[in-house]
Amino acid sequence: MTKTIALLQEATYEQASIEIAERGYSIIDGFLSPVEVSQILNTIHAEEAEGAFNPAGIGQGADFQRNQKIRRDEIRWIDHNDPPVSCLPYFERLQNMIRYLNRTCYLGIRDMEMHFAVYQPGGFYKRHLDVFHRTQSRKLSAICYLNPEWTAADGGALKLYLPNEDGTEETLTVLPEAGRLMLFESHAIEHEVEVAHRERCSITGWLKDETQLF
Ligand SMILES: O=C(O)CCC(=O)C(=O)O
Ligand SMILES: [Fe+2]
Repeated sequence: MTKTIALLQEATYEQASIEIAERGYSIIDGFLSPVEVSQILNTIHAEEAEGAFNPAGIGQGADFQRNQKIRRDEIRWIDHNDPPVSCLPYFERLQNMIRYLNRTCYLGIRDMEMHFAVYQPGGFYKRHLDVFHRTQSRKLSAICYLNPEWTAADGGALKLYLPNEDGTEETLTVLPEAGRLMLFESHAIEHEVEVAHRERCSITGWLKDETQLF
């Protein structure tokens, strides 16, 4: 990595760190280049063809029905210690960013969990929070979008519900544009994925402050 790129990255991470501390979220455009995005999409489509994806939030019987009313996307977990080659730039950059955030925000991030997510046309994920009540180890939700030339007409926007101090809330709509990294505090910000009208792909995951033992 040349010094100029390193400095540019440092400036980007500094901005993210300030935004997360001040308002709980940050959007980094161009986190992945168009070529990097298309290589990851090739991996996703090859793995899809092999049947490697599963409907998210699998339950049995009535439970599964209920899940399908809350979310309709397909996922495939990624071993972040041994990711597909096409994902190496993403994980390397993410590690650099985590090092920076740990130094500046004292987030204490020590682990992560990541999966590919594919929403087919009609896919959605209703309003929710990313932490489960039994474990609070998810600190930041990190979603990198992989959708070239996405427009508002394609649906599938991420909608964040941002709480105000006075109990009211504001909403922020984010399009899942290729190369964009979305970071937000997992325990604080409820969000939803609006119905997508075309295939919508991402690497979705969580930066965690401890390794989950069970
Ligand atoms: O893909 C997105 O924009 C958000 C996905 C999400 O909320 C989740 O997987 O928990
Ligand atoms: Fe979520």
